[in-house]
Order: sequence, then structure tokens, then C-alpha cells
Amino acid sequence: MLKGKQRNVTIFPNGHLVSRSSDWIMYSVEAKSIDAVVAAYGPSTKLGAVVGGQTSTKAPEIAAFEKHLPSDIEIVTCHSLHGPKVDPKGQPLVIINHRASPRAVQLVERILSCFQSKMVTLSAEMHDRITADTQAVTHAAFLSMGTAWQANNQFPWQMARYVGGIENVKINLMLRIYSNKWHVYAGLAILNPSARAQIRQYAESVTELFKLMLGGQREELIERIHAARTAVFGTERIEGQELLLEDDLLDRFSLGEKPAERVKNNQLALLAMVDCWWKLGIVPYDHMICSTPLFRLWLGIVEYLYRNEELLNECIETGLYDTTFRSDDLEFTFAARDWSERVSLGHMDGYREKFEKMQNYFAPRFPEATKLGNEMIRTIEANLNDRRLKQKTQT
Ligand SMILES: NC(=O)C1=CN([C@@H]2O[C@H](COP(=O)(O)OP(=O)(O)OC[C@H]3O[C@@H](n4cnc5c(N)ncnc54)[C@H](OP(=O)(O)O)[C@@H]3O)[C@@H](O)[C@H]2O)C=CC1
Ligand SMILES: O=C(O)C(=O)Cc1ccc(O)cc1
Repeated sequence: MLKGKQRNVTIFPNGHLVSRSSDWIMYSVEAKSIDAVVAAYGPSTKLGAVVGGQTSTKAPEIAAFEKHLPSDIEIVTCHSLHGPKVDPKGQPLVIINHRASPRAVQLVERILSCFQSKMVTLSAEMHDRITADTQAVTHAAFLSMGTAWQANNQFPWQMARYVGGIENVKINLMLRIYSNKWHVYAGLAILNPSARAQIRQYAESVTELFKLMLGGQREELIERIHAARTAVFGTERIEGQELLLEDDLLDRFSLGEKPAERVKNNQLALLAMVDCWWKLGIVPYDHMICSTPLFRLWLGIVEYLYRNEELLNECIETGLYDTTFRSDDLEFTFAARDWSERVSLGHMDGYREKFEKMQNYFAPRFPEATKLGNEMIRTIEANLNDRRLKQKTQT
């Protein structure tokens, strides 16, 4: 029974009754089921209605609309670029006019304006290309971190090496992804035609960098890391330019006890990300208009590392000469390759099986991590906005 303000909402027994009586319909279902759901209810769409979807990958959604909707139905679809419990205000909201009149686009924009999100107009193809660069490959990195920790039977917040600074962001975002539904990430990775190659390159970058570390190939490693840095972040640090993130801010969001002295880490996951962007010719800043909070935090910690010469050198030296964490890096490399293979095979069940195994392992910490993660996203996003604003007013 609906209470209070929602008393005027009537829940129909099925999608046919919704379709035949609605002027605007948004399909917000699993991407893997979109074809079956639109096949079932699409033919019942009210004459003159506008139809869209909220799935994270537009290729299968558009294919389903084209196949099953009557040809006189207008198609304006969308994608909110944030997860649950994030304030939609100011977050990107992609609007795609696939087959519609300006009147239909305006109707959808007016309805969705209540989110107070930042609307961005893109084509479906462009949307999928950008989200493969931003979301799919970012998720691959965090899924692999979790898999490696589980394989070594670790809860990273219990280990000095993984507490404080950028480690906090890594752990919180990893837990955030595993606390969400498997089909969201499987859909993003497997059904997006551009995602496979990106995820494969990430796994290759991890493997190749790890081999250079194992082989003690100092010069090649330095050369490769610096070449990637130049391609992604430019040749020099602009004087006075502030970093997106700072130590004291990052240290606030810890699930564990911070050690007196920071323990070194070679940050293979972050080095591989920049290497992957370089190899694929991706400049992540170009995608800010269509980015999620998670991607901005990921880019924030990567930038934090690459714009700090001392810290980057420390990662290189640790990677080459500190063998204490070789087993972590070995498991991380296996994990990145295994996720990539599962995505390439394109089997939803293979993805689900692995995702849910990790989800069960980390589940006891989800409530605490979700609370802390929400707070972290709120605080860091506010900080990023302040800085962008300051930088804008200075230029
Ligand atoms: N979660 C996120 O962070 C984001 C998700 N998205 C996208 O939004 C979509 C929905 O995701 P989310 O809400 O998280 O997932 P949920 O699993 O919570 O929701 C999917 C819903 O679809 C319903 N559904 C599935 N099949 C049918 C059917 N045949 N008839 C009627 N209803 C059906 C399910 O009903 P039932 O439970 O009864 O099976 C369920 O309520 C996905 O495509 C996802 O990629 C987009 C942005 C962010
Ligand atoms: O921010 C992320 O990448 C998330 O994990 C949340 C999310 C998941 C699916 C989407 O389509 C949009 C946002």
C-alpha cells in the first residue's frame, strides 16, 4: 500500500497496461533483458508516445527499440551517470535523440529536469565509446583489485600497506562496485561493443608492466611509464596548478587504522591505467562531460600519483626492488587477465559467477563501506567543484 504523497500512484499489473496508457516510457531494466522486455511491451506503446531507456549501454537498447517499437514511435533515450545514493544534482545525464522531433526531446528534458542533472547531448554510438573508456575499464581495474585481495585471503583494510591516502579510495570504490548488482557491470562490459578492447588492453598493460618489474628492467620500465605520463598528462606541470586531490582529504576515509609510517606500494593498477590510456590514445580529461563520480575519483588518484615525481619514482623503485608484495601483484595480474577473458567470451554467467563469489567475500563490510563511500564521494566531489571553480576564475 502506498503512503502519503504517493497515494495518487497506481501500480499496473503488467507492462502492457503501462505502455498503452503512457505518453512517456522509460525502460529501466537489465541490459541483458532489454530485448525481451521491449519485445513483450513495445508493441503495446500508446500512439504518439515517446520511449527511452536507462540502460548503461545503448547499442542493445537501440537495437531492441528499432526492432520492436512501432515505426511511428519517437525514441529519446537517456543515461544518468551515477549510481544509487548519489545526489543527481549536477551529475551528467546523457540525452540521446535517436528518432524524435524537437518537441519530443523537449518533453523528455522537461520531465528529467527534476533531477537537476547536467544534461549532455550525444549519439548512442558516442555514448557507448565514451562509457567504454570511462566506466568499463575503470570497473575492470577495481574488480581485479578485489579478486587479487580475495585470492590472497586478505581484507585490505586490515593491512598497513592498504590504509591511508589513495589506498582508501581504492578500497572504498572496490567495495562500492561489488556491493552493486552484477548485471550492471556485466552489461557495461559485455554488451558494449567498444569495451572488450579497452579491458583487454588494460590486462595487457598490467602484464607487461609487471614483467618489466619482475625482470628488473629499470630503463625500459622508466621509459614506458614516462612516455605514458607525457601522453596523458602533458610534458610539464603547470606552476601553481593544484592537484585534484590531497593527502589530508584522502586520509579521512579509512576503513582501517592508519600506520605511523606509510608503507610503499608500486601501484601497478594505477600505472597500468595510464599505460592503457596511452596505448589506446585516450585522454581521460576529454571525457569529463560524460563521467561518473567513480571515474573522476579514479582519475583523481591517478593524477595525484603522476603529478608527484617523488611518489612516482617511489612506485618504480618499489616495483623493481621490493619483492615483499610480489604475490599481490601476481594475483592482480591473473585477475586482470581473467576478467578480460570472461568479458571477451561474452558469457553473462561466467561474469556473474566470479562477481558473486567476490561479492560474498566482501559483503560483511558493505554497510560501513557504503556509508563511508557516500561521504567520500560527497566530500571529494565538492572539493573538485571548488577547485574547478577557483581555477576557472583565475584564468
Ligand atoms: N545501478 C546503477 O548504478 C545504474 C544502473 N543503470 C542501468 O539501469 C538499469 C536498471 O538497473 P538497476 O535499477 O540498478 O537494476 P535492478 O536489478 O534493480 O532493476 C531492474 C528491474 O527490471 C525489472 N525487470 C526485469 N525484467 C522485467 C520484465 N520482463 N518485466 C518487468 N520488469 C522487469 C526487474 O524486476 P524484478 O526485480 O521483478 O525482476 C527490476 O526491478 C540497468 O540497465 C543498468 O545498467 C544506469 C545507471 C546507474
Ligand atoms: O560510477 C560508476 O561507474 C558506477 O559504478 C555506478 C554506475 C553504474 C552504472 C551506470 O550506468 C552508471 C553509474
